[in-house]
Amino acid sequence: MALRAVRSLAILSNPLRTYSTSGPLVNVSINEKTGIATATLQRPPVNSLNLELLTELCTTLEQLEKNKSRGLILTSSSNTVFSAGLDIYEMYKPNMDRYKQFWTTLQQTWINLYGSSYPTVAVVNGHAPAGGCLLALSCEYRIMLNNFTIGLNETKLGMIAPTWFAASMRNAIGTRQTELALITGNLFTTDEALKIGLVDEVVQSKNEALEKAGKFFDKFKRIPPHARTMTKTSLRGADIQALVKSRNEEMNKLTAFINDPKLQEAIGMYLESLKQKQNK
Ligand SMILES: CCCC/C=C/CC(=O)SCCNC(=O)CCNC(=O)[C@H](O)C(C)(C)COP(=O)(O)OP(=O)(O)OC[C@H]1O[C@@H](n2cnc3c(N)ncnc32)[C@H](O)[C@@H]1OP(=O)(O)O
Repeated sequence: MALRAVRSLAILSNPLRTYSTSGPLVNVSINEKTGIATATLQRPPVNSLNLELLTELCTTLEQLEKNKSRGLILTSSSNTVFSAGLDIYEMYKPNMDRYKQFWTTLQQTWINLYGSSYPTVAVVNGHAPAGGCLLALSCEYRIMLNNFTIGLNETKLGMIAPTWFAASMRNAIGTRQTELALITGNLFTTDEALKIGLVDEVVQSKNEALEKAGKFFDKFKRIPPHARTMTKTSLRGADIQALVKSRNEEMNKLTAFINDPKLQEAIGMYLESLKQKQNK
């Protein structure tokens, strides 16, 4: 795995080549004509975000930044799930060293994606609960296929969405809608999500989504990149700085929280309910 990762990075760091690198969990291809990268999450069955997937995604984002990428489309190799959010097994009876690494990598992935200097589009081609919704919200533009659900449903699991999850949603749909969405843990249908501005466009197919994504990137052809980036930073920078300042404190609080026997019981029951669903 280490060898493959090194190969991917070597290819990514040569800006003149046609890129197509396949990490085991994130496939990255770069369109030679447009310079736009497509990162496809490929961890079946549901792209749940475990330490390995997050590490690969985080590294990909760092490389794109370093190589002054023209833009990123984030999508999924599944036809039904964009991402099921955090891998619940990372939070269930966790090994604390791994858990700390997992959470630190999640924080850094968000910082890299939410604060990227290049434009970002999420092609949400399946369900996007919790951490899946966070990834989509971290992009600048969301194009979602019909008949799926999206939202921050943490309260339904007995958990609390961290402040930076909430900030990402608040910046997209406003404080009132965010409060309602978070306290109820609501998962919105695609049409509901469009109505409240949680997604920007609804489409019928992934091809249509990719076409619309291209149109979004076209908007920046005549805009000086530094003006674009500085504007984005002026809108998102404070929330990113808030996490940078509090990341250790958050880690300490979460360490206590995750070891609460009541929470562990709730997570165990939730995992069981997911399995039961399959047996129906
Ligand atoms: C400490 C504070 C942190 C607070 C922040 C939390 C953020 C999070 O992201 S928590 C994770 C929340 N995620 C969810 O609630 C999603 C749960 N999953 C689903 O609702 C569905 O799986 C789906 C709608 C995404 C897809 O449904 P589908 O019918 O296609 O697949 P399933 O049969 O339900 O699942 C297949 C398989 O995958 C396992 N699985 C599903 N989600 C997760 C997950 N998030 N982590 C780990 N594993 C997951 C599911 O149990 C099935 O496994 P088995 O085949 O072994 O039964």
